[in-house]
Amino acid sequence: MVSPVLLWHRRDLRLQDNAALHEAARYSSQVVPVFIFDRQILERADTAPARVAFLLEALERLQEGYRQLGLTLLWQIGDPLVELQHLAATLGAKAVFWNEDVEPFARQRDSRVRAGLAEAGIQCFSGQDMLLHGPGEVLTQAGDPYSVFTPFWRRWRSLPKRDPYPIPKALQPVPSLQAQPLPSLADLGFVCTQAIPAAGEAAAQALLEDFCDGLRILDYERSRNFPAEEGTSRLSPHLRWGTVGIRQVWQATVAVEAEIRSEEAEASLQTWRQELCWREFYKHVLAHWPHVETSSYRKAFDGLEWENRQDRFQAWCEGQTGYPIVDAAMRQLNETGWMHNRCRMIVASFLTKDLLIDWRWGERYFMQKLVDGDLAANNGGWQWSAGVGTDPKPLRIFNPATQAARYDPEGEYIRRYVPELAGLDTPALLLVGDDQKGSWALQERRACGYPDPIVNHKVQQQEFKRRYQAVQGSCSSG
Ligand SMILES: Cc1cc2nc3c(=O)[nH]c(=O)nc-3n(C[C@H](O)[C@H](O)[C@H](O)COP(=O)(O)OP(=O)(O)OC[C@H]3O[C@@H](n4cnc5c(N)ncnc54)[C@H](O)[C@@H]3O)c2cc1C
Repeated sequence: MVSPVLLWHRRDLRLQDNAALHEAARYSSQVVPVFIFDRQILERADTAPARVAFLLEALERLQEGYRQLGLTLLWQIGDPLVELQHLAATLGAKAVFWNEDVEPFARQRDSRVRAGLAEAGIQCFSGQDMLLHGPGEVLTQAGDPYSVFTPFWRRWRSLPKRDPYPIPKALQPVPSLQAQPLPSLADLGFVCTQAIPAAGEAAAQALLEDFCDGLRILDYERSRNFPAEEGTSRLSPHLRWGTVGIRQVWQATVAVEAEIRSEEAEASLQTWRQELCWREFYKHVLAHWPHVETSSYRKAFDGLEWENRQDRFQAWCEGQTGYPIVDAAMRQLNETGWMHNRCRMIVASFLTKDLLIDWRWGERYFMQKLVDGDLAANNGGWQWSAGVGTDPKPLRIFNPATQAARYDPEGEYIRRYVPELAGLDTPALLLVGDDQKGSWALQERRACGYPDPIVNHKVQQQEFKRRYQAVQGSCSSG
């Protein structure tokens, strides 16, 4: 008689290219997939309604996918150990499979679950699925983890990449199981007002095809910097929730190689692969140096003196800073749960270096809003922007006006998200207005009911440098 095994889905909400599903099916032809809504995660202050809404839709799609294979995706709300123990006992399952995560919370939970299940005589099998190369696989010659991106990238790209896992064939259902309708967002205690993207494997496949097969990837080097264009893949929520497998994404880039006819196209492909590598790099940083979850990678910078003015933070969150490119970006985040990478860098630099607000405030706000919010990528992006992370050249200060002129030269993005300014000429959108030269622009914006800049960029950047160098000085003298 076949004994069923449990497949515990977490951030791998797909059938294709799923390592744990593949392994579970090798062990038993009766695989029972389950998702557990963990109260500890749902109740966190930085759990975004947008992410929960995306999760629910992805689960619905996954339930449909399993139904087509004749299987039932179960779900429970509660503590994973309790729920898994209970289910295993009810079904007579002797093994549980899952794909590993690198976040400190997940790692602790998983060791607790593993120990608890072992006590009950249930075997656990878990492995690497989320990344092309897991922590421990990309090391220096001396066997240490990399703390700088460029050498990590060189090593990472030289390693052979696995092919995607096929969907297992001939899985048998457990006849007694029936699918329950998933809970609603309200049942889970959330309301989402953001217009989030479609979830599920089919939506991810469509994006991947559009970006890779449609060859948009070959213009990425140029188009990725312009927030008014659809220049990037938009795969981030799918990579975050695992509605697409990373091996499949890599394979799509390999297929594109045959189409390369120019150096620009080659550079674009490599740049996009480098973004996939940044995703892995930050996961490795979090796995090797888990202190980054709450402090700066370079710990001395926890001593950086922030001003942390609540009124300025509020203006930043609401997109009311008087800097149109910053406000457009924050409103894109608030309205859609996603923000263009160039703009993430601009608003993060602005919060830390112009408003002198602790990067952790911004990091938390992003997590509360982002549909793709991911601890490692978000934390890495914020530490990079604040100049306290792994970056070897950390003191970069973005000038919002220069950034807007270079990357939104026609003001198209600003007009889209700051509609009260839509009728103004482009120079009135792009000039800073905090000096003599820009004062007319400021008057025009004021007439539209738009706020004056809440700080003066030149003054603030000097102040930031002073504070930053005070920490650097104390490091070198200490
Ligand atoms: C302050 C700040 C916070 C960020 N927070 C997050 C976050 O919470 N979640 C998140 O997925 N990304 C985050 N990023 C990285 C990046 O902005 C997004 O991954 C990207 O904008 C997603 O859009 P896309 O899928 O179209 O990306 P593409 O340009 O098409 O890139 C492809 C994929 O590569 C990965 N990627 C790209 N850039 C980065 C990067 N710099 N770091 C890590 N991974 C990257 C993403 O998975 C992305 O989907 C952050 C960046 C900054 C500066």
